[in-house]
Amino acid sequence: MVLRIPLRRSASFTPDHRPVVEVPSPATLKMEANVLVTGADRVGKSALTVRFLTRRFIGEYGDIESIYSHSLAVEGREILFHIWDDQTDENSTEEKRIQWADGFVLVYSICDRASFGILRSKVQFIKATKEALSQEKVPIVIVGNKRDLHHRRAVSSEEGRLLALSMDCEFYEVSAAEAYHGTLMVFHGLAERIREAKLALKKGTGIRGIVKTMSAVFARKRTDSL
Ligand SMILES: Nc1nc2c(ncn2[C@@H]2O[C@H](COP(=O)(O)OP(=O)(O)OP(=O)(O)O)[C@@H](O)[C@H]2O)c(=O)[nH]1
Repeated sequence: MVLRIPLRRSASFTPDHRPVVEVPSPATLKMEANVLVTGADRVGKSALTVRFLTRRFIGEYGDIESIYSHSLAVEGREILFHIWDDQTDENSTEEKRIQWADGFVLVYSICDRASFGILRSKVQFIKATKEALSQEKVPIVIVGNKRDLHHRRAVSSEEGRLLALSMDCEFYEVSAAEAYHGTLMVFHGLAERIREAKLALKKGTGIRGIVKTMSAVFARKRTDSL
């Protein structure tokens, strides 16, 4: 099943899993945020995405791919998320998907140590790609999913928290299967980080712009006086 929903629409699903598309009123929109949900295979990327979009856990997700949009009020501010549930896609490289995103949800399964093991290099790659675009603050949330399977736990909460702390990321442990609230907190937390990063970028551009203008004025004055 491949669901494709056009950008700038907010999506939810009918009980028989068909997408319902509704357009949010432009007057209420304050911020848009592109989010890439990524991580190893079978960790619950689609489960988290669909939980956030529909509040529901379906169980099996097939080939859900494409970008889904969903608006949410965070602290009185309406945020329109465009969420890319990361799959191998021959039409775009990982680098392109990183460039597109304003924020990242990096998912591992608490029962799968290998899925946790790849995260450090993934964070480093994302940061290096964004730094090449002069973006210093990169909003990243690390999510340990499948918390309900505690009898099969292979990664402790402490390890997840320490990794996030050492990489300047936010950390959550959730169960997409069990509850909506944890998933909601993930997107809330990310939205805050994206807002801060956008503000920092704006301020940086502002200062850089002033410095550029002043340099140009002084350069002109120097050539005039020669
Ligand atoms: N017990 C439990 N199972 C989960 C949870 N989240 C996802 N699953 C199951 O894990 C399997 C993989 O979930 P997906 O959401 O398809 O994972 P994915 O990372 O999108 O998978 P790929 O796109 O195939 O890499 C499915 O059988 C889900 O039902 C969870 O929180 N708890």
